[in-house]
Amino acid sequence: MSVTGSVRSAQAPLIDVRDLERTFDVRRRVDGGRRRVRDSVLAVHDLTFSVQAGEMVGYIGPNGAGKSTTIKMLTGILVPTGGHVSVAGLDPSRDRVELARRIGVVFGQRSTLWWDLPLRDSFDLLQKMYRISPARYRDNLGRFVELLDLGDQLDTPVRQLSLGQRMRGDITAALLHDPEVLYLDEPTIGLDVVSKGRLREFLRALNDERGTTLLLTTHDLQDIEALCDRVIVIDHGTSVYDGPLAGLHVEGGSSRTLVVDLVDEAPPVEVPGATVRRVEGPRQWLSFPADASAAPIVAAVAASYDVADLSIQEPDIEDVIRELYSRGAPEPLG
Ligand SMILES: Nc1ncnc2c1ncn2[C@@H]1O[C@H](COP(=O)(O)OP(=O)(O)OP(=O)(O)O)[C@@H](O)[C@H]1O
Repeated sequence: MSVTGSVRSAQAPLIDVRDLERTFDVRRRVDGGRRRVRDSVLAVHDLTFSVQAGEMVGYIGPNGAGKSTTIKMLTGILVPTGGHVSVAGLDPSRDRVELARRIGVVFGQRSTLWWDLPLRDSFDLLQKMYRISPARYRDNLGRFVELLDLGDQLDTPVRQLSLGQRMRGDITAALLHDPEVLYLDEPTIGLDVVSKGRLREFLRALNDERGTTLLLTTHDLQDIEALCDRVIVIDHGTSVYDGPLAGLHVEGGSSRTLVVDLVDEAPPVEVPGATVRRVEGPRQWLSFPADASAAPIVAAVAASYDVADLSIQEPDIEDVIRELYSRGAPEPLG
């Protein structure tokens, strides 16, 4: 049974996904293309997670992992073939129209704006579609246009906008009706460094000021590092990690590196808890687990050797995630 937002308890998650499943029936050619057989693709399965109001969560995974399929089920575009999903207390596929007033969606590679209309006309149409009150519309439009620096583009047809301007237009369009949740799919794809930075700043401010919940799908890990305290990693249709970004290092079995510059060349340093990986003249690279403290290792090195300098290299998050993907979840059955 769906419960309206107003009577949901304060602790109830805004997004609640339990044992979610979606299969697709496909036809496949076999026997060198002579015969076609029906097959079933398990795009999402055994997927469970919840998101509290105000969280900013990164939803990441390799190509074909099931990210878009999940987002489509969260917006009601796709009906699950199993399990449970609710957003703002609503069943997305059944209460799709009502849910549309509570969520905003931005697909980086597809615009929801009207191609031949000036931005302003697209926004005016959205005001009518969502029945946004004139005062709220004026306030929101003024605020987003200022923050996203779109003032000079309001009278330009969407097809003449640059990718970055169009993306800012799409984000404004998705936010005019004050959604509680914003789903962003690859929002910074193709943007230059400055535009990326500006967009990330805007999303942080939106979350700070309005408490908008953000579910962010991206292949750009800097988006995640800049915005999300929590990350859900999906692979082969199911979650393989759900936790803080920092915890990925532990999960991915990654290590940190202590770079030691000795005063003189020496045989490989021997200290408990660290292993020498490389020696070049007086410089040695020692690796130790990412979740261990560097302090005792630094102290042990300094106590036994003449040290000129010490520094610590953090593991590369992209390597860690690559490692997680390569381990992945068990292959789905069927
Ligand atoms: N309409 C469909 N019909 C058949 N198979 C589909 C359909 N949509 C998705 N799939 C399959 O479901 C799986 C998950 O696809 P999905 O698009 O959700 O992945 P994704 O993580 O969003 O990938 P990407 O990062 O490439 O966008 C893939 O194997 C895909 O081929």
